[in-house]
Amino acid sequence: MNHQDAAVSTTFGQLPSLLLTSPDGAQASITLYGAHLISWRGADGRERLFCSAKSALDGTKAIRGGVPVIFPQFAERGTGTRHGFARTSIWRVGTQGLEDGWAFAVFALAPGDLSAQHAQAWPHGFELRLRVAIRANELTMRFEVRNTGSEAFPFAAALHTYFLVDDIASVRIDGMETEELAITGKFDRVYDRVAPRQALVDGGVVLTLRQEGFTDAVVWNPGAEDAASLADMADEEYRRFVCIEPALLNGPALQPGQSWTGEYHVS
Ligand SMILES: O=P(O)(O)OC[C@H]1O[C@@H](O)[C@H](O)[C@@H](O)[C@@H]1O
Repeated sequence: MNHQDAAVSTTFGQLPSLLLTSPDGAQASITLYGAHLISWRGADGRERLFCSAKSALDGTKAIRGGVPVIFPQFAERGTGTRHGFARTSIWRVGTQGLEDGWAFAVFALAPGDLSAQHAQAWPHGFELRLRVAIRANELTMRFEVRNTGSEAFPFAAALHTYFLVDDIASVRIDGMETEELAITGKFDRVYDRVAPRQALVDGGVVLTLRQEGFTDAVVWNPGAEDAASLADMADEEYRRFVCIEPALLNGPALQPGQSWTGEYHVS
């Protein structure tokens, strides 16, 4: 396989995207809209990410599934766009190819890529980079925020990962709380200062989750009640995913010329 085969331009729904394929057969699709990892199959062929059958895939609305990139605001913790503008902006594709058996691609976003409305609402000099890499049954995402302006800015960031599960009722999460965590109904909890390693147990399937730089985490499932009110989610789909989101929610302001990096490793 040469470098060109490792990353192929294609479409996902109606969205321009990149299809990554590693030499050992792992695959990932990332839409330029949001630099949104929307599908990840390990070399074993198993899809790890949930995407709603009712999700918009035309750039009119944030994608319901995969890994939305949350920046510069988490949820409604601020006066800006809910969960920030990164998930609904069109990113540029940077370097891509193969490295030590990993297929990777880097995506970038800067003020010049934003809609006039977003650029006006968040008038800071910044550059975001998201590097997605896959190999075997492993995924690494590295998210970097750089302050290219002349004033410090505060920000929040998260990788809002929708893990595909067999049945939410049998999911267990280790490492988030002192006791093993089970999800029984609507669940929306923010964990400040989490242990950097967790496990997602879904029946016989176990995923190891490791975060660096991201000090916090969020676990979310809408349950039957809230799923019914989400226009872009079918009523029963809440059973098929859990969101485990490495996050930086209360980080210090980023000084001019400085950068912050968060990583998420799933295997
Ligand atoms: O519907 P959105 O904007 O994608 O948000 C989904 C959920 O995202 C989670 O991260 C939040 O903790 C929830 O409160 C929120 O409902």
